[in-house]
Amino acid sequence: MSTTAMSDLGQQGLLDITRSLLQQADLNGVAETLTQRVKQAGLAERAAVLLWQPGNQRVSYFTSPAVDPCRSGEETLLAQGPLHRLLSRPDTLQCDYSEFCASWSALSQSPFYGPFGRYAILPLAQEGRIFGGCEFIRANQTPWSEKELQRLQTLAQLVAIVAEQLQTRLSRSADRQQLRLERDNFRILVDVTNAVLSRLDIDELVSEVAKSLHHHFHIDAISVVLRSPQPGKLDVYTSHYLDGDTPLHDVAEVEESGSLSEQVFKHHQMMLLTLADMNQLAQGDRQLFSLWGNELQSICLLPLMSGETMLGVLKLAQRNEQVFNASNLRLLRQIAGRVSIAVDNALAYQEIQRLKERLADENKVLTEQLNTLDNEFGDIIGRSDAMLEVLRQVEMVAQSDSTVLILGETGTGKELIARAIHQLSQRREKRMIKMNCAAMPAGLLESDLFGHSRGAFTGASAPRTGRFELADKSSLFLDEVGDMPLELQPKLLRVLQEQEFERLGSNTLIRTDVRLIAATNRDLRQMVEDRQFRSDLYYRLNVFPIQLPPLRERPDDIPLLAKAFTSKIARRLGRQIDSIPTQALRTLCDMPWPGNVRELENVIERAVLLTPGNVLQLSLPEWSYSPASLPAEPLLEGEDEAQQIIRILKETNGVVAGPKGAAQRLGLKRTTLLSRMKRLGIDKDTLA
Ligand SMILES: Nc1ncnc2c1ncn2[C@@H]1O[C@H](COP(=O)(O)OP(=O)(O)OP(=O)(O)O)[C@@H](O)[C@H]1O
Repeated sequence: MSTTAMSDLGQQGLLDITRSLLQQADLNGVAETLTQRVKQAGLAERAAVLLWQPGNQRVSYFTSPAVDPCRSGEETLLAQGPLHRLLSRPDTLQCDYSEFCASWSALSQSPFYGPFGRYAILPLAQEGRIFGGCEFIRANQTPWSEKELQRLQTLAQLVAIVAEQLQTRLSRSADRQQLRLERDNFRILVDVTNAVLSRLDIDELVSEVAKSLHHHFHIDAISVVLRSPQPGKLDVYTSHYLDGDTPLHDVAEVEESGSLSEQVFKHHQMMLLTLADMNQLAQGDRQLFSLWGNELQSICLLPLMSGETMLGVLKLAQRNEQVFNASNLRLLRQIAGRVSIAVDNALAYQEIQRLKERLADENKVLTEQLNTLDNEFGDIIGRSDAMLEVLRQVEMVAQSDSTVLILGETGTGKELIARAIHQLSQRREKRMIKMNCAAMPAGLLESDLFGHSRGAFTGASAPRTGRFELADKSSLFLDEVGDMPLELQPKLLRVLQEQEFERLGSNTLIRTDVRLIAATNRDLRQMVEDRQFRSDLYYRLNVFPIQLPPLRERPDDIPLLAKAFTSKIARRLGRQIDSIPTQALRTLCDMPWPGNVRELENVIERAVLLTPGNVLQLSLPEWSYSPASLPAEPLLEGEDEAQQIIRILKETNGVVAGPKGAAQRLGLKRTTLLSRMKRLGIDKDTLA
């Protein structure tokens, strides 16, 4: 070793070295300065600084000229090298080339360690913690003397201080850079979020996303890909920044099959690809970028997810592939998260709009239906509470297939209600079939209801379709069901329960889908008690009873009905009647109306016919009768009350009300007579 070289590491030399080491910007510079100095001092030909990376068990290597151990993949090899031994035994380690090769044969193959004479590595430590090593390589094989080793140790201590300082400085600056990057990214994220979150229209949303992405990343073509309502198709909304900042917007529908987006939809993973040639893309993708010729170099596809649901794909294409670096991709992923929320919102909004429109349509249809309903109800006049309650029940039951039993006195509008139920039901497309059970003898009624085969009975020369068959998929209105003969009742019950029956004279079962609406003015419950009506049929019919109030219990409806009948009848008769005197209306409201609405209608018709002018006149003598004003007929000898009522009813042909009715002759109010008849079990309809 030369004296100059030795003096280089004297007091002054040390100061110089320290100064020049401290001036270095990085550890490669430190390694270079160190190499120069040890060379000058004749201590070694090469020096290197090794730093232990405890986090990932690797070693960073700094030497001159600089090599990148990351690139050659030697960081891990180095971690198994001499520094590793130093960590467990922090003494200077020195050896010759053959010993080195024997201990670290893999490492000896690396470009760092060509054949050399002598090798030494000294620990770099701070406060007792070894964080690296300082390596010296000598071309000749002469071992370092004790003194030389002391100098190397001094150098290593200096390097440790400088390295520590540099590391702190570097990490501070890296932290600062990281912070700056994070702040910038955060700003971009906020910017994109603000731009997109309030957009509820997909077109607008994509334009805003594109504007932001183009502004911050200079991305050339930005698309949002969504599944089309058309199966197998994708809707692609794209902004192309061909020239400057004014984009060209484009919406296209492409095949999903074979497209890049299909992959993303399938795997929910980001895709990044470099394009050598546009022709490598599927037709749909090519078509989307046809504006660009072969200019686009890379495409990045990011899944747009809402939780586990795949909403679409954010597709970015770029002429310059640099943009999709790791740091940008990280940010773009976060941006895709924000865009997903916005897309989710926009889709939800679209769905709400669609539902709103559907609701509006449904509303329209419902209003139409309501109008029809009003028309159905239009025939039904009545705004009294009792009538409104009936209409409410009608509406409630109409849509179901339940059997309905309409109860009420004669002429209260039972058939009208039955028609309204049918009209409001799903079965309205088909005509309602009507059958009056009181209208024909039992035998005929049976064949009328269930049909018969040819020759089923004398005179059945041709087969006949019964009303139950005719009413298939429609409603059957059984009027006066209380008059259904007892022997027919089981058959009716069976068809109601099983929806199947046989024609008379046939064994073939016929299935039918009939909704039954029955009506009666008789007290079915009483009839059941009197064994005139089967209880099982009664309960089967009484699923949803609707009780029609008699007209006298809803006098509020009388003026309405009177006016409506007057104008309807006047129109029909080609008459002009403008008004009904208040007194006439009052009289009408005070009447007992045994025949209910039908009777009122008849009275009005008569009045219209007899009115000479255009003010309705109710001048019929029977209106002025007062039931109490006539003396009651006396009982005949030996006759009791029931017998008298039966006799008079027979004489009046069953007519109860009116000037010639039984009530008048008995000096009773009609209602009193009716309840008395009920009490005595007298049924005028069964009187021959
Ligand atoms: N609320 C009403 N509004 C308008 N017209 C009515 C109303 N109620 C009954 N009518 C009319 O009164 C007449 C009798 O009605 P409907 O035949 O429906 O009564 P019903 O109770 O079935 O009679 P019945 O007991 O004799 O079978 C019909 O002309 C009908 O149009």
